[in-house]
Amino acid sequence: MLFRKLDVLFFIFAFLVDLAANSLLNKLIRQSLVESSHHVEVLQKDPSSPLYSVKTFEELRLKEELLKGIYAMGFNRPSKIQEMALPMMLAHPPQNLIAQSQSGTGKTAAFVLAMLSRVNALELFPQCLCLAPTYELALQTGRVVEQMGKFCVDVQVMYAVRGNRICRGTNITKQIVIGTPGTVLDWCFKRKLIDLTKIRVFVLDEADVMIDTQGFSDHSIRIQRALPSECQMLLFSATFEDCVWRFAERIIPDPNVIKLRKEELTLNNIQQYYVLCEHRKDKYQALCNIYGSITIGQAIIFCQTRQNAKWLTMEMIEDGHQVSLLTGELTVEQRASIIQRFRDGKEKVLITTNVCARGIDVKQVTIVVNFDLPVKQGEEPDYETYLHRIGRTGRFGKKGLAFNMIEVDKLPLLMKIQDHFNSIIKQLNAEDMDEIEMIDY
Ligand SMILES: Nc1ncnc2c1ncn2[C@@H]1O[C@H](COP(=O)(O)OP(=O)(O)OP(=O)(O)O)[C@@H](O)[C@H]1O
Repeated sequence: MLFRKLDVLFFIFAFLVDLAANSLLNKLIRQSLVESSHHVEVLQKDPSSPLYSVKTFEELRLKEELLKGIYAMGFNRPSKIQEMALPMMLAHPPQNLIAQSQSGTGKTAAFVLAMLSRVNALELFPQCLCLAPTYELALQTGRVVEQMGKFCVDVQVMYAVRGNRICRGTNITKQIVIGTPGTVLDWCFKRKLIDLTKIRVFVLDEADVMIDTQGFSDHSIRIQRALPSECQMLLFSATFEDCVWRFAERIIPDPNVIKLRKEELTLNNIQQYYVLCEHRKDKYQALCNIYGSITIGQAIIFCQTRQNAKWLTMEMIEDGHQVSLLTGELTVEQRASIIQRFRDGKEKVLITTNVCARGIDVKQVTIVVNFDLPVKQGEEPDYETYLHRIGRTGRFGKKGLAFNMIEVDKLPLLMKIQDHFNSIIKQLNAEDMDEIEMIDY
């Protein structure tokens, strides 16, 4: 009998402890949610923040169904780039625009709004064309169109990406086409599925790579040249090297320009660190120490080669971590499934190459690791890729951490990156767990 009573008491006690733990957990979760949305609101009122704006979406004179779509996505106010770019993009007659704004500040949302505003739902042929450098990014942008345009009945999106096979002679009735340059070129010129003379809005996302990288640029420029003179051309990126900017201004007739100053390129909400390491194994150990000491939302780890990415994946799996690997050699189906699983939080860590450096928007990513620094041929730092990679965290004002694993002989490259952006990359001792745990984010 006494045992029975003790059992019951123990059960009640365990239940209460459980309740208390749950309630504390819930409190913490709610608190961090409230804090982060409050934080964004504060940033949107701070004139020096890229999220600042004086206007509301109503004042931007958007169509009613678009306003509903925006509010359904949880957007309250436009960001700076949205506030500045939208009046130019929606003006009559249409105006061309080359625009730069930091990673994760709402460029995609801005040009998607422009496409959705210009489309005529009653005309059943492609009217807006958006080019993106990767399959993943094209799909992601298409999803934003679908979400934001959910109240624009009869407006539909078509994906011109590898793997989406459609027969010659098919009549494409969808009004917005999002694709990668190779497939779009094929659909326009070889298979004659898209009539470029009917395109009203042409968007080049990640415009600097699209006009400057071998392979992309031949295709993108050929498509751009075949567009009618009245077609509105919109170029967006977080980075534009000077020479690329000059080239863009030459190929785009009479453009409006929104350009950042160099000191505005990096975001204060992303704290950057580096860890000095001897060799690859050492980098891996440092990574494990950081991983073990910091509560990670989700993390993206960048390697410079597929080989390194594979090696790291094997090491982490052998040590019992649940990670996924995304590189360009996978089939499109595999790539789509991996990125979806990561978005759904099924894997906490994504190991990848530069294929995911740009544009990918997964809000829960709190940490970016450069397992290898991005370099150009000739062992120069690839400044633009560095900025895009770290911009996978700290989306729309959230806090983020970026860690660089640096072999001693690569330290000068990191210092060049630091000088280039005039930002602070602090050294971290990855063996000092206390130091790691003290990072405030
Ligand atoms: N006005 C807004 N209010 C709240 N959230 C927004 C707003 N605009 C965009 N967002 C959200 O912020 C995140 C980043 O936006 P988006 O992907 O458009 O940024 P980006 O500038 O295109 O980034 P990148 O340079 O990486 O391509 C997305 O999750 C998006 O839904």
